[in-house]
Amino acid sequence: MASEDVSMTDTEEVDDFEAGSQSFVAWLQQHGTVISASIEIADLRRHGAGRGVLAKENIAEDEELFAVPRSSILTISTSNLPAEVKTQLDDPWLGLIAAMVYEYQRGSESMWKPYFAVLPADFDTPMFWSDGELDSLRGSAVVDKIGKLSADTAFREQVIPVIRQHGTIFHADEMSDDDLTSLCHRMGSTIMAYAFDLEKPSTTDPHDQEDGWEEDEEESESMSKGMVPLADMLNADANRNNAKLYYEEDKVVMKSIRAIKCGEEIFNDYGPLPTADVLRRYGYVTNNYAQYDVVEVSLHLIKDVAKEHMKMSDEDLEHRVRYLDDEEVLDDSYDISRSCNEDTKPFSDELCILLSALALPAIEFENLQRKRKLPRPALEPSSAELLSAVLHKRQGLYKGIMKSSTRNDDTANPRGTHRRNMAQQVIQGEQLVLVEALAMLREMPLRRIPDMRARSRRVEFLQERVVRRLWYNVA
Ligand SMILES: C[S@@+](CC[C@H](N)C(=O)[O-])C[C@H]1O[C@@H](n2cnc3c(N)ncnc32)[C@H](O)[C@@H]1O
Repeated sequence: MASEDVSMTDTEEVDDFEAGSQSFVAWLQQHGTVISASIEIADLRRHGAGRGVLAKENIAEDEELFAVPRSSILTISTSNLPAEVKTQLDDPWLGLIAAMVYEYQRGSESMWKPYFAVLPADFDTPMFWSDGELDSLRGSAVVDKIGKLSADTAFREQVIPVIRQHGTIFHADEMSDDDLTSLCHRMGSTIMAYAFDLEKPSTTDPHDQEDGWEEDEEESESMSKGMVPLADMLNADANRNNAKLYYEEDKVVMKSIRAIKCGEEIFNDYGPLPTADVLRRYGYVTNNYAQYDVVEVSLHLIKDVAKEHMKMSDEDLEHRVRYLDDEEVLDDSYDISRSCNEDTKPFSDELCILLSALALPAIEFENLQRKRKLPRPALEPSSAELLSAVLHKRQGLYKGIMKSSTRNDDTANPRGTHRRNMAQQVIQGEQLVLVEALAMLREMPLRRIPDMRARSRRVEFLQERVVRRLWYNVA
């Protein structure tokens, strides 16, 4: 992980890594990128962060750090892919993958060659983990979001046929389908960790912009994507971001959004992502993302627990769930968030409505339904108790993992150990979400009880006073 104040060691030899950075900077400048003298690309491998950008001197808020002409951004439009091929690729994600495969395969003929030289060839994202490594993430909903199979299918059905049809243009005649699939995965994972959504609102005034979080993933799916050289050399660490990319007509400009001291790392903003999603998209974890951690609880699990806990018949359960579905308040899963996350409630309104609907006595549920009403989006003692049972059950899904991830069977494989450690951090973060949520639920009835307790303490006090008076009177 990158530290707050890191500087390059002068003694470090100019190795391939450094030479790659230098050629990259020379290439950027040749193609019109303007780089402030107050920043430098640094070698942060000893912090496990690859390349990063550091301040070489104190930087004021709102200072321009660099400006990249739009012509240097690698997109499907700027790539030299022939027009007839571009028209065959209308999905922004798959289109950029194909454009990158094309430019990469062109080698020195591609204007982006020095850029490819600093982009990663392998990844620590779970997409590339072995089954054993993935097992250490068991229990986290992230495992079902990796999407390797769906990516394989999209490459096989939508990208590789286009590459095959233009095999000579893509220099791919000699490549097997497996080789092409691997190359598509490499480019796809690079896009996932490096690309920017290019159709953001454009204003040059940082204060006019929203809070700077990236769009959510679904929204981002439909946006035009581009590889923005240099902007993508900035690392990120949750809310330590101190720079932001602004979109102008002919260029994109990275500016400081707060003062940055000499030696400090310049951080971009990857969004308020739970640790599990940082791992899935970027292949690293830091403690600072733990504040956004969530635990996903499936509707399926809630139904199972409700059936047992509320002693409901299948018919009654399905009847209530169907009603919520008809009223469009039903989800497939619900996120439980940290109490320290100021942007989200630990228990969403939709979750509270579902739990209340399941915990209501039959007669009350029927009354609501007759009036076409929904339960209040709040936890009552009965729904809180049901949620508590659900969360205990959810906790159980992690049980096996802690044992397997503490296995010490891969000391000879530092990469495997690193991946298992990252998995452990994800799992521990999610377990903390559950522990906090259960503690909150335990305190909930107590919040009602203080009134009762206060009342009973007052009753005791009054009784005592009466007794004392009686005593004094007697005395
Ligand atoms: C947009 S790139 C940033 C440049 C990258 N470090 C490089 O060397 O090319 C995103 C990748 O940088 C790494 N990264 C970003 N922020 C990091 C951090 N705080 N700690 C460790 N690695 C980080 C992860 O590998 C991530 O996939």
